[in-house]
Amino acid sequence: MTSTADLYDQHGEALGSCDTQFRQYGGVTDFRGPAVTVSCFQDNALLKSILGEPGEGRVLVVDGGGSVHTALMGDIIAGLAVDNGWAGVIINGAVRDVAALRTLQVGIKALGSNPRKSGKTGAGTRDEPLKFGECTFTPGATVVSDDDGVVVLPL
Ligand SMILES: O=C([O-])CC(=O)C(=O)O
Repeated sequence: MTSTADLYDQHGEALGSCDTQFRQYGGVTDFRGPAVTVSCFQDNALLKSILGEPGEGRVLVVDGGGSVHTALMGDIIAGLAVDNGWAGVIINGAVRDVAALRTLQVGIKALGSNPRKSGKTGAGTRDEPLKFGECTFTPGATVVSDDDGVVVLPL
């Protein structure tokens, strides 16, 4: 896979590069795919239902508002991502079950971890552009993630 740094050198500022400092939690550190977006604050029912759909190599980008008060994904939901063929999940929020996440063959980035679970009401919105870390994640745009960061290719 072409690295995010090489992509930056190819595209310059036409490339979106996310300033948010994510940690790697998944068993796959380099991943890419078209973005699917969801915004949900301390509630993960919507995110769980999306990861229950066929992933087809896509990357789910989750804007949890930067909250690390509750975990938006643990090993069960991440297991859905693996089983359904998602390339990765990028969470502007927290995860839990960190030791188990490392064993899963999927990319997972998040801000941090918290054992506290999220609400299950289904609150949130999907398939809308997200903006965090001074980067816009447009649904369908290709997201590339590695140890250096997360970038979004120009559409
Ligand atoms: O139930 C939850 O909120 C998430 C979770 O722990 C899991 O995915 O395993």
